[in-house]
Amino acid sequence: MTKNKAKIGVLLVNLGTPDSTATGDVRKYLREFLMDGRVIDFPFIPRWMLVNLIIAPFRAPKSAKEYRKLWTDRGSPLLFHTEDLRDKLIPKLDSNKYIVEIAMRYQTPSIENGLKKLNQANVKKIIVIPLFPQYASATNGSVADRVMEIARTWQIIPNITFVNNFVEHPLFLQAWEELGREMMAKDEYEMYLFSYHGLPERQIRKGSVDGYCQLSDKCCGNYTKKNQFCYRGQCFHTTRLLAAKLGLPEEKVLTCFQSRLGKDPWIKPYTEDIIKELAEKGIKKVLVFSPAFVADCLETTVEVGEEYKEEFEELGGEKWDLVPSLNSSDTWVECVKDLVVTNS
Ligand SMILES: C=CC1=C(C)c2cc3[nH]c(cc4nc(cc5[nH]c(cc1n2)c(C)c5CCC(=O)O)C(CCC(=O)O)=C4C)c(C)c3C=C
Ligand SMILES: [Fe+2]
Ligand SMILES: [Fe+2]
Repeated sequence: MTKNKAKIGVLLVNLGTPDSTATGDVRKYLREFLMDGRVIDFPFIPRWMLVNLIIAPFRAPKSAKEYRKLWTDRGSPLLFHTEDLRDKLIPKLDSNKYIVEIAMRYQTPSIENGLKKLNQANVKKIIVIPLFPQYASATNGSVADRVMEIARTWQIIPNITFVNNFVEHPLFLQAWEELGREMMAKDEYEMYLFSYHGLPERQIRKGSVDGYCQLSDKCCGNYTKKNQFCYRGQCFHTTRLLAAKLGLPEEKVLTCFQSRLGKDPWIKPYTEDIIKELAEKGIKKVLVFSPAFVADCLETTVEVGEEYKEEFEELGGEKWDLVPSLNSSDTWVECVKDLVVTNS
């Protein structure tokens, strides 16, 4: 490749995080995030009322307290791990061929800025990699929406490719396997929990092809052409693939969904309910994977690593360990490199 040739732009996008733990910044973040019609999929006026009159005022101070538990000298883990991932990825790619930027769907650094930098570099193609292993309208769909909202204002729109999901990518699975094995070498566990971010059931039904997905074991329990984009189906599929790689017996593996917001039904089983069931059965030692996230964040470190742990221990559990996220592990960096190269 000669130096005059146009490059390929790569945009790695994660969810986003507040700029600081100040309640005002957390409120600003929650407002932007939850006013996204793909996240709270209500019509504008009810969504506006819910977010601005209920969630933002009441949740922001509580969330800010949680973010203070998470924050480090480098700020939010979600952001600095994404920066580290970029910094480890760049030297692995041909600098004459690729230019890499990171962005957050909400707050900073913005998708708008990332795309602006790629556009100014006159790239011939943009590969957008939403850093969400399983497809959901609320995440990958929203990233695609925002990218297109910006690109449609350009006179020239280069080729744009979106990575839809990467649950089956061998290096994604290997990266989790390595982290899991490291934990399993230190201790023995009676149960292995795979806790994914939840979603309102309604959002799964909206994406269901020919009404195929009824949120039952029959549909989400199998991964087929019909439910290839079903988030719940992809989560169960991820668990099956990881459990097989780790050699875990079926009866010791559970999939569950965390972080329910509001009163509407979210996809089940809820992690909170599973914790109670495990305690009732006298299970004492649990290892938890959170493979809907590729970086440590509020949902993993605080919710799973602290709050669920406390609940489990209060109910008589003795050991609740969380497998750290992929962050910028070598195998995960190789996985992202491969996603770039195979989509080029
Ligand atoms: C209706 C609300 C929400 C939907 C739908 C939703 C989907 C969803 N989110 C993630 C990943 C992350 N979410 C995070 C935080 C977070 N999520 C919601 C709500 C919904 N998420 C809220 C209100 C919050 C903020 C924290 C809180 O107040 O509880 C994070 C952590 C960000 C961080 O800064 O650390 C991630 C990551 C996925 C993958 C997903 C759909 C599959
Ligand atoms: Fe979320
Ligand atoms: Fe399904």
